[in-house]
Amino acid sequence: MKQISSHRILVLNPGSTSTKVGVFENKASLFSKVVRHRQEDIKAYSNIVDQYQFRKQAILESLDVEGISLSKIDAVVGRGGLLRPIESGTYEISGAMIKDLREGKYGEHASNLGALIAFEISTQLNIPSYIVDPVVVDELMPEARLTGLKEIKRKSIFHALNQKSAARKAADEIGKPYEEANLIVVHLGGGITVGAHKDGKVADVNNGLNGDGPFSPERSGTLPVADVISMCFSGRYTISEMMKKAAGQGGLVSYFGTNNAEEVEAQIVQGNHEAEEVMRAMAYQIGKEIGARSVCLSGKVDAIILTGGLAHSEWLTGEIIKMVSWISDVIVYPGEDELRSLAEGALRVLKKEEEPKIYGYKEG
Ligand SMILES: Nc1ncnc2c1ncn2[C@@H]1O[C@H](COP(=O)(O)OP(=O)(O)O)[C@@H](O)[C@H]1O
Ligand SMILES: CCCC(=O)OP(=O)(O)O
Repeated sequence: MKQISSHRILVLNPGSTSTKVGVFENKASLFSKVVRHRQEDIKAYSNIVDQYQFRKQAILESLDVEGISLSKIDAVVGRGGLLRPIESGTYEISGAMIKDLREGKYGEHASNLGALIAFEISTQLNIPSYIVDPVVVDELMPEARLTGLKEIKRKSIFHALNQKSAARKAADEIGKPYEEANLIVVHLGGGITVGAHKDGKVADVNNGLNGDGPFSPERSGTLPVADVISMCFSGRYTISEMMKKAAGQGGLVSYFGTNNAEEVEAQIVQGNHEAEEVMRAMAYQIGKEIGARSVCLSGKVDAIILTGGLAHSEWLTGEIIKMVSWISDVIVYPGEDELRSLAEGALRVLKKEEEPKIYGYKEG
């Protein structure tokens, strides 16, 4: 095998409102781009796998415009999607993984496309492909798994990649090992997740996809369950329409038809009362969720971290900070560095510092 000390890595990060693409030479970013997707464009697809060509096109066009040739790439890494619950780490993209993602066996989210597109490109180029810290990383403590219905267990579905990396960065900043810090990390993206990080594990977090936690640019968040049951049996909606109300057509999309929080914030500045009321309610729900996580940590919170695309909004972070600053210091990391986290996860394996984990077939 060719001995290479330098690794050029193509990084793909499909999210609910954007597709992010980058190229790294070892740890140095050579190029990165965020392609934002309008709600009207995404709405045209009935399920996530149908967005495959649309997202792949966005990636290939971005590389083309930049004059980046795929032939120079040594590995591809994609954001990991809805698989069965697994531990944190870098995983080789496997046949079993591709099968589960194609079938949508564990649900639908844009991140499912990360491995699917990475796998196709890597197969054509005969190079390795990976995912890192997919959205199903599961470190929940036992009591966080139960609900008040025996048949329903809570699931760990969240922005694991950015939550873990933001938590490590904050732990570094406050001078504690991540494994000894008590942190609340809030990822404010197309979905919103609020995690309690205790002893290096995400002991509790809202399921950011399936109607749990604060509403977000495109998620309903927690809803009164009897009202949802009534809607389901009203005869007015199909199961697919109801699922989309929870993820895709919920939150800001439900009120304003857009997943773009910047647009809604601009409406507040122009004096739109409904825009202000809804954004305040979203901030309020986020604040309440942070309060709940502080209880998971018995009130011993080293820091609250606000991160993700919406953390660019000083209006929103200001509203949240007013509610929660009595709990602990609040650190704001606007945006995310998921492309770098993905590249570094792949690099550790390429440099043989770490063995890749294997996602195999499982019965049932
Ligand atoms: N400067 C900004 N001010 C307010 N909202 C922003 C800003 N930048 C991005 N956003 C919002 O952040 C959300 C997307 O966050 P991001 O973390 O990129 O999510 P995703 O990975 O789901 O696409 C969108 O609602 C977008 O409008
Ligand atoms: C499925 C949890 C992760 C998530 O919500 O990601 P986006 O914000 O990119 O939709």
